[in-house]
Amino acid sequence: MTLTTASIARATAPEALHDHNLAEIVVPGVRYEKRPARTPDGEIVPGLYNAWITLDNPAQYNSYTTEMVKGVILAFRAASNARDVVATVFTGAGDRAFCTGGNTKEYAEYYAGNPQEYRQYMRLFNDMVSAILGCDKPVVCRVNGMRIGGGQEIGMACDFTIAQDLARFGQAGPKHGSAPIGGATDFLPVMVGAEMAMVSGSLCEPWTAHKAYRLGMITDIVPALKVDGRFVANPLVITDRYVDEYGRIVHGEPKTGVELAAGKDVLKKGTVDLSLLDAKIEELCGKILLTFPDCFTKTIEELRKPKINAWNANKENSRAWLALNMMTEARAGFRAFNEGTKDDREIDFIALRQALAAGAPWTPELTEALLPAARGAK
Ligand SMILES: CC(C)(COP(=O)(O)OP(=O)(O)OC[C@H]1O[C@@H](n2cnc3c(N)ncnc32)[C@H](O)[C@@H]1OP(=O)(O)O)[C@@H](O)C(=O)NCCC(=O)NCCSC(=O)C1=CCCCC1=O
Repeated sequence: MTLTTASIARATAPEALHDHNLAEIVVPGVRYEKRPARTPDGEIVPGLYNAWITLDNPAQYNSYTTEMVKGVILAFRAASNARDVVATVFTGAGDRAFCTGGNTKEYAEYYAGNPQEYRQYMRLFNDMVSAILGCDKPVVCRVNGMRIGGGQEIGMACDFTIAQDLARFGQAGPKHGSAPIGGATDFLPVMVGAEMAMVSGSLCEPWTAHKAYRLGMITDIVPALKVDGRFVANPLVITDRYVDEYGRIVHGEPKTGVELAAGKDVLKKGTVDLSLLDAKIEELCGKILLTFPDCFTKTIEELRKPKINAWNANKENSRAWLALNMMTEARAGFRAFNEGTKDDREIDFIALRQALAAGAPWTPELTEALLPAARGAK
């Protein structure tokens, strides 16, 4: 009889395999599916898969609710344990957002003013980030749209990121009442250097996909806008020149003025098509397939260490600080976003700074006075 790897496996593998998962993943808002693995030539590989984990809350830009955080943890454990899974793809539903972080409605209506509840939530959030960083399979973030706030944090916890080029990347916390200490302050300096980490982490001005790519935050980008049947680069972003007349880098910066207006016209004419994104994801997973599994895993475990070490050093303190912050700035900021209108959903930062400069404590009245509803009543 000819010995093949398949016949050897049949003869030597245990008759029944143990299930190492903690629980079934039955959580609305999180999809877990195994899709056939493919070779770099696109051939389906029998018996091998990539695990796709999809945040499925597009009406709220795939922000994660408490229940969804639990689902993501279980999904990463499932992908990690699945013997037949080569790589994990982490993505969001639709083409608008990968994820815009914690669910601001839940933050404003449940957690605001309730630090002990938020502390429990943050245990789950921390476990979600750790589950990504500890996944036994390489994790590829498929950025189908904007990656903001905690969405950017769980995205940066992944090993690779491929983005469609209409996506934007950045933090929201310092504008909405939080600090990006759910991973961003740990990962950003490692990924883009201290100076650019400072800019991205603190100012809440999202970077374009081209800029994130240029600065080494993400692995690759693909065009997603199709105009008259042809893919074009994000028309809102400068991609046709590298420097301005003074030698400053402008590639990847948002267009302004007349150029921006023209870009918006192109955007309106086009449709979003994520087929190139999917092809790139399959290409990367195909490259991973053609490696030794244990050597690959050991390599990524070592390369994750700068991120993991920073994360582990800070995550418990961050959790405690964020819980207490739900009594003060988060309480005001997330309520302002939740209760305000699209044009007016931030607190009055100057009034807050002035009140604090005068020594005012954080009373419930101060919170109310900072909210959009109080405008005009000052
Ligand atoms: C800048 C935005 C991401 C996008 O703005 P814009 O393009 O103008 O779209 P919107 O009209 O605002 O959004 C479309 C609808 O989605 C809803 N939405 C968006 N994000 C969230 C969210 N995070 N939670 C709930 N709902 C969301 C939005 O309300 C719209 O709904 P509607 O019914 O009006 O159509 C902008 O949306 C934005 O800034 N979003 C909030 C970003 C944010 O603050 N995220 C939380 C950051 S903090 C965080 O994530 C943390 C993680 C763990 C550690 C601690 C922590 O703080």
